[in-house]
Amino acid sequence: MRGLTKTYPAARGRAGRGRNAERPRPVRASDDISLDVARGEIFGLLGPNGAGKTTLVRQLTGLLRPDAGHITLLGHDLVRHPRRAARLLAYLGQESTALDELTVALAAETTGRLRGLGSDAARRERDAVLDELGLAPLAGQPLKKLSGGQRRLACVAAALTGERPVLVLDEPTAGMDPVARRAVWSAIDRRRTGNGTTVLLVTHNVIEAETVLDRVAVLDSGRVIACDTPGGLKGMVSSEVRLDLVWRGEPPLGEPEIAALYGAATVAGRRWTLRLPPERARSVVAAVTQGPAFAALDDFTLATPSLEDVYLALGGRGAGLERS
Ligand SMILES: Nc1ncnc2c1ncn2[C@@H]1O[C@H](COP(=O)(O)OP(=O)(O)OP(=O)(O)O)[C@@H](O)[C@H]1O
Repeated sequence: MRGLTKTYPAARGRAGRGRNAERPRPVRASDDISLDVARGEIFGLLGPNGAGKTTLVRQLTGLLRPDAGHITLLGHDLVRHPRRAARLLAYLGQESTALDELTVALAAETTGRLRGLGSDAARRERDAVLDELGLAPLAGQPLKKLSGGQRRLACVAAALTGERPVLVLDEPTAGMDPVARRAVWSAIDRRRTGNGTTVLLVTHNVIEAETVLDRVAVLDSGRVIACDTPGGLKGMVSSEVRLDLVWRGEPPLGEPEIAALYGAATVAGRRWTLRLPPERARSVVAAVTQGPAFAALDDFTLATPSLEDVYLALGGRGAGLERS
């Protein structure tokens, strides 16, 4: 992507609803975005609600025309030839109401047929994908009768039937339980490892971003404010580590080492939070895990900076990020 720019016009009625609504203004949802995604990479777009993630992927999938800029996917100019996107990538949007009337099995099979599979191949792939995602018991259910998480999983199954070299997934695991989430990540990882599939993933879940992504672009107000590996992003922000100490009751301030920490800690009830250079954190951990201090300690955690810390340090609005 090079210089991608998209401004939504100040449509009448859109922001004008409600008594306290502000006057509608145009929204620059993509503001000169340039990014390279390598083949076989799991690349993430992270950012709070309204940052411009969906707008960006809709341009990549040929569903929304940029005002300016270029998109080249596997050698194809997608701004000039947006219809080619359908042959190159599988897109899982935020809402997939188009499949609602179909059963889980038919949603996957039909998607396979639409992607050019013959009827036998489509049925074979459908069965394999439903098994892979643990959906076989729901195969005969219409999507509209499923729970939110089950419906999302069925949409992932459809997206994975009739293989494409690129997967573009907008919040694929939203609303799923941990078992379903793991099934989705294994299925994606299998395609990357086995077929070299490239994955572009939208998320505002920082935990997911840290564990599954090779690289992350952090978006805010339509701009890329950082782009690196999760580790690289975290390294940019701070070399300190965070130590949380939770005391059973009163902290043992009679211990000189503990008394010395008190001044440096952010205290919230029984919890002390310290940001320390790694060497210092090691010696503090050694001190608090023996003698009277250890007896008074309920719990402790030592953590490197999270993507959330990165995000806040880069000026993003952290309130929109999920942490579970
Ligand atoms: N069709 C539209 N018309 C006008 N403005 C829009 C339209 N779609 C999105 N926007 C605005 O563009 C900005 C970016 O929206 P977008 O949906 O791309 O954000 P997002 O990062 O995907 O958010 P979320 O995490 O909530 O899905 C927001 O300010 C939004 O209000």
